[in-house]
Amino acid sequence: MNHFAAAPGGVDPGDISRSWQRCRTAGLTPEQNRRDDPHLTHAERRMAAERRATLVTQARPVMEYFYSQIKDSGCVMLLSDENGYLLDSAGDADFCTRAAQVALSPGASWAEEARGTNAIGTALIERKPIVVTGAEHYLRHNSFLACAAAPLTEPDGKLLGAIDISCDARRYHPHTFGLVRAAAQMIEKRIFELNFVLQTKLRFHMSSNCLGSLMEGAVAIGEDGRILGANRPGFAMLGLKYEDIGKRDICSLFDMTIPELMALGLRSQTEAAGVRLRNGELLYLTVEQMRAPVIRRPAVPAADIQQPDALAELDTGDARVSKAISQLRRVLGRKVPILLQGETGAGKDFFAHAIHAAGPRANGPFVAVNCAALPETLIESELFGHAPGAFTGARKEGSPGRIREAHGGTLFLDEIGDMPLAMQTRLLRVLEEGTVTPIGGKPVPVDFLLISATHADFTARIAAKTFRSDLYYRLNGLSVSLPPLRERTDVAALTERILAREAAARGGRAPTLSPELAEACARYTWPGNLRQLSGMLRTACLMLDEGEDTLHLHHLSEEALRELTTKRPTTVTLEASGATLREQSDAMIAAAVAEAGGNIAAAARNLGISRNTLYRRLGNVREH
Ligand SMILES: Nc1ncnc2c1ncn2[C@@H]1O[C@H](COP(=O)(O)OP(=O)(O)OP(=O)(O)O)[C@@H](O)[C@H]1O
Repeated sequence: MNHFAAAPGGVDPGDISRSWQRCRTAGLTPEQNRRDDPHLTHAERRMAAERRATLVTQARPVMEYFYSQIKDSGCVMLLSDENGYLLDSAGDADFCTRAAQVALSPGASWAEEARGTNAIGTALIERKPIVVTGAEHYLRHNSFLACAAAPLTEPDGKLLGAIDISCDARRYHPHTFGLVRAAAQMIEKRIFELNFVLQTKLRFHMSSNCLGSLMEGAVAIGEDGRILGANRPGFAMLGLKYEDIGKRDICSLFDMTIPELMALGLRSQTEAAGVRLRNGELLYLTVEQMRAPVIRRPAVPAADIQQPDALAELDTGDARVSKAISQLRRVLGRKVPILLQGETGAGKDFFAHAIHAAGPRANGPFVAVNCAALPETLIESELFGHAPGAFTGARKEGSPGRIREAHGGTLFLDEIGDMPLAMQTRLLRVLEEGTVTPIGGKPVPVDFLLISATHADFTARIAAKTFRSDLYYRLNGLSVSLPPLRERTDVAALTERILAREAAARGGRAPTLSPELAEACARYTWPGNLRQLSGMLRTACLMLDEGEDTLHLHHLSEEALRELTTKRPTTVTLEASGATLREQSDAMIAAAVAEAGGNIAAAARNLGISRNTLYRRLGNVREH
């Protein structure tokens, strides 16, 4: 039979002949016995899956989704690591004999050197999508199969593994090749996003309609403009090579300075900008700003630079914050649960991101869940996941749940004080047993760093039996209190840092504050904390005229000006009275609503919190 006549469109027959040549050179024979097929032991399999935990957790929902599309066509979907060992499968290999089923189950090796020409092994060597059907398989006993596989790479080009769809050779459909490539792109996209939560990302395509789709190119860049990683379409559209990662400057592709790019980013929030590559190609581009604050320092010789990490970036000189940071550093890398406490807007979310980014799990996922924002009916399946069709309304393909998505990284449970009691019990079990059980599914081992945050007063909640004390002790490996802005001694340094970040985004120089504005900021009590300060500064910066580099009181919005120049004795009185954090913040909310004449939108703006948060908090205030 002419092997290559069967090669489907889009596949290079040269791939198969090169592979056969490699098999001959390696001394494999087509008659080789199935008993020689390598297979990992149970323990080795577990280790292989743990080593590639992010790949497995990110690929799983994609595999379930794609498998649900091809369920009735007698196919099995397989995930392998970069050595060709199968890590996971979706579907039943009931189209083949039991002996062959073993070869398609986790633990089996499909490395080309062991199993001859096959889609997974050959795709891993050729580093491109491959189809191998029937007698194209080098080993005769595999000729009942038709397989399509695509390699999976990290954003820096490192090989992670391969995704494959296999079926009986007589039932192969050419669309399978397209499906497997789309699945690979979707998995790589998820891994790209996880790797670069905090970094600035450019998203682009030749057609603006393709932005936001699987075809969209994406590249992540560092503060200095170096390219940190890209997705597969990104590599192709920008003509990048793997060797460029970590070395090449984004400006060398677009002929633009970093401030120009950032300014473009600000504009591109409403509409994609058309930008030409140096080779003349037009791309439509959007820029997503990094979340961590950026400080641009004057150029210093590289050897003198002590690379600050994400936590150091948050240390602006307040003694309580510095102490919190040094305590956090001592537990970085250990699996000590961290509990962040502080008023709304005090920077708990910022800290959680920085702890993740400064620790050894920085390359793993950062999964944030706001326990107060999820309706009680959804929180269980959102957090713990569910098996396919576990309940009416469940996603057909099932869902791994947010806890499993955090495997290998950090789970950030914001507003944990608002978690319903039943969920607290389930969460406690996850923390005690190290496994998560999806609704209608079996327990799955999980490993993550837990950071939780709250503005709630736990003592009162535990006394009122709305929060489990045993869970509180589990969450509280290290408890860190972030001071409210009015108590911080570094308001000026913080202001400078926020302005520097804004300037980097706009592409200009950071303005300074006039003495009157600086004094008003220092006197003010900041009920909305850092959120309010940064919101106020951001708006004021937009009021600067061309060439102006000092922010004055007249650059503030009318409301901000009134706030800053009006005395706010409420806090002082309460602090002196020894009220709890919760009582203080409830009183502040009530005062702000009264001050705004009952106008919730205005009160929320003054407090620097969202309207939804204010409505929720008002519910609590009225309950008290
Ligand atoms: N260290 C910081 N430097 C500059 N800006 C900051 C810093 N920390 C927080 N901010 C600003 O304050 C906003 C609110 O911060 P963050 O979301 O971390 O607060 P939070 O305590 O988690 O609030 P909430 O309890 O309402 O969720 C951020 O979006 C950012 O604009």
